[in-house]
Amino acid sequence: MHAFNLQSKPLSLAERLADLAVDVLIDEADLSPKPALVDRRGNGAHSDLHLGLMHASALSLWPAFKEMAEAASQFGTVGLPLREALGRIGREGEAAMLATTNGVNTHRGAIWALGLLVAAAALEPQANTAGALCLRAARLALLDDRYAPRPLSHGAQVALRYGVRGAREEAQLGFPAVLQRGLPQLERSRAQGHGEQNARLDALLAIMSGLADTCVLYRAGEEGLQAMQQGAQAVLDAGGSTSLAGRRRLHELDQCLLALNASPGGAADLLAACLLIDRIASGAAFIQGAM
Ligand SMILES: CC(C)(COP(=O)(O)OP(=O)(O)OC[C@H]1O[C@@H](n2cnc3c(N)ncnc32)[C@H](O)[C@@H]1O)[C@@H](O)C(=O)NCCC(=O)NCCS
Ligand SMILES: Nc1ncnc2c1ncn2[C@@H]1O[C@H](COP(=O)(O)OP(=O)(O)OP(=O)(O)O)[C@@H](O)[C@H]1O
Repeated sequence: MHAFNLQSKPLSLAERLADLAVDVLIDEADLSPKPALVDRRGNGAHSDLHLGLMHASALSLWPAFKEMAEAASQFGTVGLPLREALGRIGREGEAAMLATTNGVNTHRGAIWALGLLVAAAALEPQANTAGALCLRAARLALLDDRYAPRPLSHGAQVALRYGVRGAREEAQLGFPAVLQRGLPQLERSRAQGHGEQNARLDALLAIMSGLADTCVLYRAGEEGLQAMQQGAQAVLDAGGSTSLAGRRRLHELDQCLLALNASPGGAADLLAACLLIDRIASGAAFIQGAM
């Protein structure tokens, strides 16, 4: 199994969904200039990450995303058997990621969010509006996987200290940061003719402006979180990433988050989720001969 589909036969729905999930991870990584995140310019606030590693990590996840979509088609309904299959495949995906990156966490949050979304998309391929897709993903996330290990992860430590539940809760609530902030901003910026890269940057900023990002809380506490949320809102208020004033604010935000070592990794994962939902809802999983 590999990430490159060079065969001429039509792709299955699961393969097409896996392609889309890997595509959005690569698009998220390449998008520049993202504040304090890995991008085409450099490694942001991460001493252990770089763009090539993010690409390799994204490609290593293709088999896991395909398997998650296949499991959804096979089980056919939201329930504990599917939830626990997804948990097992997600852990295998994480092992493949860590083997590829030599133990560096590049995409843990993304496996969770995108995994739920590809499974939700495969469950009812004909009913994938953004809202329906997120609701189905939330119903999966609300089920408790009895076999999930409970490590004292960075997210778990932040939950104990600040009372926020990060990636898990965001999915269980049906991705409000995407549905209420990221996606509407993406659509608004596109409609205003801002160009696709600027629209994606604006969507990231909209997500950052309200998210309790556990990566930021772990690294820089409440001061860092406030700097991220207020700084992102300031860019949007100044006209977003298309305007000169907005670009100046974006540069200030980058410098400020770098000084605080505060990288908004959770927001980056949710931008990838936003791009995936946008593509699935627009029917991209069903073109190019998918069956
Ligand atoms: C659910 C997860 C992300 C729990 O993570 P936890 O809260 O313990 O924190 P951890 O520090 O390990 O990872 C958090 C990740 O979430 C992202 N994140 C941070 N804050 C947020 C937020 N507010 N919203 C969304 N994502 C966020 C970060 O990028 C980070 O990579 C995951 O690690 C997990 O336990 N997965 C279970 C495996 C499984 O069932 N997989 C099924 C796949 S469908
Ligand atoms: N372009 C990106 N640049 C940096 N991080 C990203 C990017 N895209 C997504 N992320 C997410 O950010 C997370 C990395 O954040 P962070 O380094 O804080 O994680 P960690 O391994 O929990 O912490 P630490 O590196 O402090 O030990 C990854 O899990 C990944 O999901």
